[in-house]
Amino acid sequence: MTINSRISGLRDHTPDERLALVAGGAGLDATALEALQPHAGLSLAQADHMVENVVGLIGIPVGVATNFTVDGVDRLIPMATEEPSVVAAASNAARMARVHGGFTTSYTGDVMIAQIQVLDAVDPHGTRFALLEAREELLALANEQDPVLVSLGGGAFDISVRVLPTRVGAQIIVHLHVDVRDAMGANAVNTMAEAIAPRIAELADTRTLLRILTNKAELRLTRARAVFDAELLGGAQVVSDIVAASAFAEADPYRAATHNKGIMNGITAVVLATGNDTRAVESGCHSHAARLGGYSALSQFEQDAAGNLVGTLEVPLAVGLVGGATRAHPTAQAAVRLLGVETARELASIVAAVGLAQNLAACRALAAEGIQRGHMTLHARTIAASAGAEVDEIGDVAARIVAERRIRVEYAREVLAELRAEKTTA
Ligand SMILES: CC(C)(COP(=O)([O-])OP(=O)([O-])OC[C@H]1O[C@@H](n2cnc3c(N)ncnc32)[C@H](O)[C@@H]1OP(=O)([O-])[O-])[C@@H](O)C(=O)NCCC(=O)NCCSC(=O)C[C@@](C)(O)CC(=O)[O-]
Ligand SMILES: NC(=O)C1=CN([C@@H]2O[C@H](COP(=O)(O)OP(=O)(O)OC[C@H]3O[C@@H](n4cnc5c(N)ncnc54)[C@H](OP(=O)(O)O)[C@@H]3O)[C@@H](O)[C@H]2O)C=CC1
Repeated sequence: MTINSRISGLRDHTPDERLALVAGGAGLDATALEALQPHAGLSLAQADHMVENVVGLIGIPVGVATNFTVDGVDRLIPMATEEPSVVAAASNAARMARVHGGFTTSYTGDVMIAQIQVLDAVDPHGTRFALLEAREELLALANEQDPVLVSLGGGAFDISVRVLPTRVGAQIIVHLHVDVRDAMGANAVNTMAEAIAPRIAELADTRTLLRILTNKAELRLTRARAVFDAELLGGAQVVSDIVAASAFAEADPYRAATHNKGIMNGITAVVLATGNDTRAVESGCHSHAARLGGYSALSQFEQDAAGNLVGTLEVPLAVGLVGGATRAHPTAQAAVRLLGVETARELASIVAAVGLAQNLAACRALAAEGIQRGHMTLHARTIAASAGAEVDEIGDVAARIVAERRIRVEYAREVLAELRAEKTTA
């Protein structure tokens, strides 16, 4: 299936027309994406099997980002977000990278880590060595828990053991490294951790306490890189100003938090659209941002020899295609079909590319005209709706408050009242 992600002017169509255009661009039959439509998405009965005490559903818009090429393949990218300008910004940045081949990525593997906490060891260093000596036995015991994963080429393949000083004394922390293939992997590694803990307790001649994965998925890193065109960005001054903005985020945790929020605008939207665990990915990314001691930027921007802007982003991405809501939620399934991905690695590559694009779009706007022009222009529609405008009034109210540069709910209410009065007298 060949995808063409360059669908210019997608914004000028109705949602139904867009769905048909996007399906065509992805080489899919329109019915393959039907679950993206509200009437065909998650039913209350299905939701009732997903979480507890279900009383209803909440709708989140799904937009499609255009212009993306990731590792040489065009991708149309579903993004679930309530925030205006996010989808437009990602598409805009991808357009600026497209002329230089788009995004290229690398991946450290489908590896998740489970932690087993050992308490009250009399001789923590001797116990640590004893546990390491039992490596093969512990790995075999872990792998007995998930023959399916092992048959797919995955499974537990390593352990490491640390003595951790804490305020209640030394603890021993065992890490079990598991190749989880195309799963997010939480359930698989938690099952293994619980299964090997009793044997660890025996070997340590004491007791274990917590047995749970870590969301600091440092063995499941995705790296994305792209060259953004200097001319499309607005020229040499904008390029060097984005570099200065990036240096600010690397050096200052206050700025880094907002810079990384911009990255998560993109990452969380794709993670949510594909039914993956947004909290797991977010805690992983923020722990990675703090890996060097202080909290810092997850990305860097530099100028290359030709004067273009090079963006790089490294993030742990525990996302999967089997298990969790990805398989159970019909809309998530449609999102995966639209992406055309077959492995967790491909999905992670796209998620990282969107994070980098999102970050570049925000940094470019901030370093050039400021965030408000583009963002507030699109946000005006939300303001109009908050002011009470009906669906057929939102466009007119938004256009007027943007033209008059007074994008505020109070003013939108005034405009709405005027428009309604004009209609009544007409
Ligand atoms: C908003 C734009 C894109 C306008 O930018 P523009 O230059 O006015 O856009 P344009 O009309 O020239 O269109 C350029 C391309 O952008 C896309 N595009 C443009 N408009 C639309 C639209 N309505 N619907 C769909 N796509 C749109 C589209 O791809 C289009 O090309 P085409 O494919 O059509 O040939 C630009 O100003 C921008 O990128 N701004 C950044 C907005 C942003 O980052 N929003 C995130 C929310 S703010 C935040 O939460 C994070 C932050 C900022 O705090 C993070 C940080 O501090 O780092
Ligand atoms: N801290 C956290 O982040 C936590 C997250 N969670 C939740 O866990 C869920 C994800 O769990 P996860 O373990 O991914 O899902 P599942 O346990 O549902 O799916 C993984 C299982 O699917 C089977 N499988 C079939 N095909 C494949 C394949 N190609 N690659 C890998 N496995 C395959 C495997 O074996 P088999 O068929 O034998 O099962 C594997 O163990 C999410 O909903 C998340 O919210 C849960 C606890 C904590």
